[in-house]
Amino acid sequence: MKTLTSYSGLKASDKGAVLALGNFDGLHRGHQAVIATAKSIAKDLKAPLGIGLFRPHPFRFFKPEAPPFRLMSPTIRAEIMAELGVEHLYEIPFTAELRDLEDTEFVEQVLHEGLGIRHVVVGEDYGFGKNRCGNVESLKRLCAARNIGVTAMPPVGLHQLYGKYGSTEIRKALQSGDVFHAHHMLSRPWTVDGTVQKGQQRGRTINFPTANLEFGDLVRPKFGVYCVDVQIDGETERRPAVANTGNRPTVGGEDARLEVHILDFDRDLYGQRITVRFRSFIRAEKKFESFEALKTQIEKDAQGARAVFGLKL
Ligand SMILES: Cc1cc2nc3c(=O)[nH]c(=O)nc-3n(C[C@H](O)[C@H](O)[C@H](O)COP(=O)(O)O)c2cc1C
Ligand SMILES: Nc1ncnc2c1ncn2[C@@H]1O[C@H](COP(=O)(O)OP(=O)(O)O)[C@@H](O)[C@H]1O
Repeated sequence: MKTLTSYSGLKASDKGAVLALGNFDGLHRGHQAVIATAKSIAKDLKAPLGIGLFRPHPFRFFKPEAPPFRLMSPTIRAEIMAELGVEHLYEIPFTAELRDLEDTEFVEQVLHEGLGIRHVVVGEDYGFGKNRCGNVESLKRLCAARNIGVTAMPPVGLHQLYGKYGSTEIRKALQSGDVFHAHHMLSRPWTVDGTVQKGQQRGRTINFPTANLEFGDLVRPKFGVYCVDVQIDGETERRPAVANTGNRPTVGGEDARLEVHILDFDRDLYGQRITVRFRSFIRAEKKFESFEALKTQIEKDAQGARAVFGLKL
């Protein structure tokens, strides 16, 4: 997959894609339906499959102070896009200039002149352009005049019981600790990756060393203890682990962190990239009377996780 970070001055070979257009945060089942449709049209037209998204995310552009909300890191997003067969990733810079383009100008300058796309696939509620003046109807009209095809997809989901698959729905599920529902909507466990950071090194004093990751701009899940699995960069094995997410009130922690204790494992991981997949929720984080009381609870949590993973108790 080739990543292009501008829509102007592209070579002819980088243009002419069938484009799935959106933010694609999470690459959930709804996004996958949009991408699969674009892929089949690309095959028919013998055109490359492209994704168009904005960087920064428009929500972050408009609300720089809003709490972290992303569902995945750009690294994992790129890995999954490549697996889905995406050939061109267009990261369109979301600037004040782009924000102010009318729908007609966006289609002309970005989609037609800039990317030279053949066809665009969006969700049927897609809005774009200055103050969201553009919608699927105007997109169809403006694209038809430029010989660009448009497909608008209805929302995908288990509508009767659970509603549609959506990034907002996944954030809500994670914030309530419902990692099963998030897993279903994403079609894979919710995953956090990053480089292992140094902490206060108290974990090892109670025989529970934890590899620490920062959440950065990722949404905070419900604070508490989870069964997770961990993949260390360069390895294929997924190691069973127990993790805490939160501020660590017992030790007066200030920032939300992800701390992972890998079961039956003893190796230095500082500075290594690890990928942590959330499997099930065990309990909410709480403030203990003493570090000793916390230690007793962590031992129970680890036993609970061992049972879930079918390891010797
Ligand atoms: C399985 C597990 C559960 C945890 N639960 C809590 C908790 O409920 N409340 C809390 O304040 N800290 C909790 N912690 C965080 C510990 O306070 C933290 O890991 C410990 O202070 C060591 O961190 P450090 O080595 O970075 O200092 C938990 C840690 C683990 C591994
Ligand atoms: N089973 C394990 N799970 C997680 N990290 C481990 C494990 N065994 C050793 N480590 C190493 O120990 C470090 C964590 O030790 P800890 O005392 O909690 O220090 P810190 O506060 O810096 O996280 C990890 O970053 C990793 O390098």
